[in-house]
Amino acid sequence: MAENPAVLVTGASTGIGAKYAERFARRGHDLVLVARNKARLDALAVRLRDETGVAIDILQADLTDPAEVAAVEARLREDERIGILVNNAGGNLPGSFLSQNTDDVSRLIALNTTAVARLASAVAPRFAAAGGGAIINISSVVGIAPEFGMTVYGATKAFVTFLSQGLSIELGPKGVYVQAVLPAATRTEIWDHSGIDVNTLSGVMEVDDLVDAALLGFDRREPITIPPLPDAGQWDAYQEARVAMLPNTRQANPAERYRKAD
Ligand SMILES: NC(=O)C1=CN([C@@H]2O[C@H](COP(=O)(O)OP(=O)(O)OC[C@H]3O[C@@H](n4cnc5c(N)ncnc54)[C@H](OP(=O)(O)O)[C@@H]3O)[C@@H](O)[C@H]2O)C=CC1
Ligand SMILES: CC(=O)[C@H](N)C(=O)O
Repeated sequence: MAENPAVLVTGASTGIGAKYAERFARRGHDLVLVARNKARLDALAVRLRDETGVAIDILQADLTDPAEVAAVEARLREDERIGILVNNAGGNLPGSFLSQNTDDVSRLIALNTTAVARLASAVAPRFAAAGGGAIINISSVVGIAPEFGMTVYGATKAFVTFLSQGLSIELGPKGVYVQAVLPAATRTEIWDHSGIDVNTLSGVMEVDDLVDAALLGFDRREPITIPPLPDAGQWDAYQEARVAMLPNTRQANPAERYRKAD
């Protein structure tokens, strides 16, 4: 694995993905930029080539389309220069579960979960064989908060966090670093597609601050990075409570409260 490998960023046409592309370009990494909007990708590539001199390829793909996601998978499998995958592309839906259209729900799940897992699956064997490489998965704090009322979106992000934690356990010993990033509200266009005016929210992070913090976590090889969380000990306590419960789930008999009263 090269010391400064190429980085493939999904959802690079705007928002968090575009900022990752910029930051990695400034670190001297060549890029492969993936999204649907080719005009935006072209404009970003022209600017970053000009400003940094790195080589940039563009892969136009709708990651909800199986044939188009397969083309990105092939690139990840075959292009040995790529040593970092940023699984960032994602979306949200406006409204409550009852108001959301079933096909839209299915498309959101395809983008936020299936594509993320497929791309990780495509690249992981090559990374593991090389004993290096990194996968950055952009999750969300909404994935631990069913109370926030974004049920399908949050469920997809719970998947991304779990996938990342599991991959970290499986691939870490093979030299592959896996990071889940859990932003909270960050000022990007996603809010326009979520039916929420971001200007009505408090505590909104700017995208530069979010990505710079996430990259500090990356440099420190954190498995989970939650840029807005002031006390990292709260996440650690949450994980410790979960892990402490696990041995108790292995029982031959149902718990006392589920036994029929005679
Ligand atoms: N902003 C926030 O508050 C938070 C965001 N996140 C997560 O961060 C990630 C990036 O979101 P953010 O930058 O905010 O959102 P934006 O809406 O600004 O950007 C989303 C990116 O994903 C791409 N994308 C969307 N649909 C598809 C598709 N079908 N195929 C390929 N690419 C697609 C878009 O490009 P194009 O339209 O050109 O295809 C765009 O580049 C997401 O996973 C999101 O869930 C997590 C927590 C908070
Ligand atoms: C709900 C959202 O759209 C937001 N991206 C978030 O994850 O907080």
